[in-house]
Amino acid sequence: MKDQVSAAGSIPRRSRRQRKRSNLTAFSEPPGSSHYRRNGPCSTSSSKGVPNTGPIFSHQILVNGGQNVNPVETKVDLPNGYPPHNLRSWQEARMRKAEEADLSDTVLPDPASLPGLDSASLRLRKLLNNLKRGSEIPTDALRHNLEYAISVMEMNILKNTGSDVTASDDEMPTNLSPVPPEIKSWLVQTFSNSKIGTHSKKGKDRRSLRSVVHVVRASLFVDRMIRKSPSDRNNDIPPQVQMHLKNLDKWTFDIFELEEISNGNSLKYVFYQLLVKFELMKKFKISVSTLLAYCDKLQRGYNKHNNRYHNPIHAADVAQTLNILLMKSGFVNWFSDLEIFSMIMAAIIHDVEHTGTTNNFHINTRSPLAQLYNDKSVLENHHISTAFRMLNEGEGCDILRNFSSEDYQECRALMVEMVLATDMNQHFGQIKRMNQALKKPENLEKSKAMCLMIHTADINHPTKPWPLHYKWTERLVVEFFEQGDKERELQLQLSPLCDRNSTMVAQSQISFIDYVIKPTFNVLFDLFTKVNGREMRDVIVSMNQQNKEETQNSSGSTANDVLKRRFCDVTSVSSTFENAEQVMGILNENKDTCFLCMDHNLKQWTKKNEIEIANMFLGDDAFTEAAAIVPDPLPAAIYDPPPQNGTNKGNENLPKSNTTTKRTLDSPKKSGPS
Ligand SMILES: Nc1ncnc2c1ncn2[C@@H]1O[C@@H]2COP(=O)(O)O[C@H]2[C@H]1O
Ligand SMILES: [Zn+2]
Repeated sequence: MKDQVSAAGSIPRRSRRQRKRSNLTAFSEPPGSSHYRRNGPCSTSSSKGVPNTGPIFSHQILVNGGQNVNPVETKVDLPNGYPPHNLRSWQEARMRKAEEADLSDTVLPDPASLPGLDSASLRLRKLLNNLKRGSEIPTDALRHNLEYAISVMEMNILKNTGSDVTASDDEMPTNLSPVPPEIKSWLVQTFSNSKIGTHSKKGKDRRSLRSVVHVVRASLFVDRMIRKSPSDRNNDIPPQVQMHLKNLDKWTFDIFELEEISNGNSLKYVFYQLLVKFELMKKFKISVSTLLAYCDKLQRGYNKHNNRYHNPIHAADVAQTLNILLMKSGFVNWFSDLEIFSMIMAAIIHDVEHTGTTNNFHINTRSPLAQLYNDKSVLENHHISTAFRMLNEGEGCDILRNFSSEDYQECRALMVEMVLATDMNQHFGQIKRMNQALKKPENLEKSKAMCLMIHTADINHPTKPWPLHYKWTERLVVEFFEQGDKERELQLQLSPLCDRNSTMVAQSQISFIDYVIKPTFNVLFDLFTKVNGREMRDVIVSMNQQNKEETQNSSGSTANDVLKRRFCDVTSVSSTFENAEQVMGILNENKDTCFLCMDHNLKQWTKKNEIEIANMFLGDDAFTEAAAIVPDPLPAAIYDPPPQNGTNKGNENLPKSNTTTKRTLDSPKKSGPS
């Protein structure tokens, strides 16, 4: 019973009487309903473009799956009503058709497509007929056709088992069958760049950057990871804020509380604190007044549309999470100061002037921004462009003013790359490519690791303690529903998850965690583990050497060249990873906390999902009712992780930074909804 309901995904609200009269199956979407029309065959398929049931000789399949397909071979002549009553006559027709197959033909349909399946079966039939007749079959043709048939079968095995290995560049996971249609279409529309009914471009925009990494400076290693925040010596920060900022390196850091006690200035304090902590103000000669002026602009930009979710608190949260990822992975040692600065900047500015609506909304409403950016990563282009415009607007807010032109170019190129990679339609591709790169460490590109860290920080809240995650989700849902209201007003089709009358919030969160969050954090922790591990060490050292030699011979000043040089710029190289064990201890501790929270959150959503389903029949507002459930207590280990390898001990005894600040940060302006 539950399955039938959840398979419906999005359920129009009905009156109590209507609900009583209808049975559950009435909610399932028939072919031809809005889901099908909107999403094409993907939304109901167990694998890409291949529906589970029903006639499959549609034009769509041929267009979608049959690139370079000979039109004769694309016709799949299943008889009406197949199977079983006229199976024999159909097979006889196949026999005749098989005779027409040319075994020497080398241009064959995509083995993953239906025409491929058709062609392989005809070829096998023809081979068998020839064998039966004793006709000679050239060895080449025999081998070639058998190989083709095998590859067709293997592609079908992969499809049917939902394995994430495909011949195309499409990044969607293939095992979405348990996901309700509306949520499936949301996942497809939002997190992959595969447009329904079209092929994603292959090999598009692949940077030819050599992968690589700095070698760790061992003496700095753990020191940098557990460097104490200087807030306790900063008299210009209100004491309450200072106290709170002491927890900046904790997974359980409460950004909403900071927002409250800082009078709406969480973005400013987090930004400032991170720059001070990593000694970047000093390094890049950024004055406090310039930083404050820029922060004010950013905060105003974030508050322009009064968004419940995409506001300065979200930016502060992403920057704080990035800080944990840097600190707890040892990557803080792997990146140069400029790279760390670029990452913090990217996190801070990544959603500035967000309109509270999605890219698809911009595209569908043909908004000025969509026209300006030609429907490509509309918002992300706007964020990055706005952040640089604000820097250049004068009024003493250009924090990059004292950068050398090389540093400026490098920082800008990195920021652009990272912010564009927060476009969620890059998500599945990004995860897939990182997984592939991790199998071949020499292909690992440092900037891709940075992009993944920012992207992960951007979607971090399902891995935070329930009260935080729940607040974030509530805010996001409010924003989505407001978009839905606008769409209704404009008589547009409502985007997935945007219909306040039917969206199943808990179910969407379960799918989001299962299909988006878990794979993301898994690949991120894999990256951390691999780079810190012995396996990568040799690759890092040898590539570093190679890069060094290349640098000496290189010249040129394009942004790409600058990026290239960036990887080679290692002066003090030590290949000793003597603190590796300690680093891994810290890393694993945080990974445990992250997954503990995620599992706990999943459990809470599962409970709420049951209520949501019940509410569809009782007629109450699902989200509010579900919200009333008392959550399970958080596992104690989330707040008090058991020490591993004595890693936590060092926190108390670290050398203090000398950095001080002259200006007050405490401007009482309220800068965002909370
Ligand atoms: N809990 C969630 N459920 C659904 N979508 C989410 C959730 N958290 C983040 N997102 C989406 O992920 C996106 C990441 O980039 P943005 O911050 O621009 O906008 C975010 C939301 O659209
Ligand atoms: Zn964001």
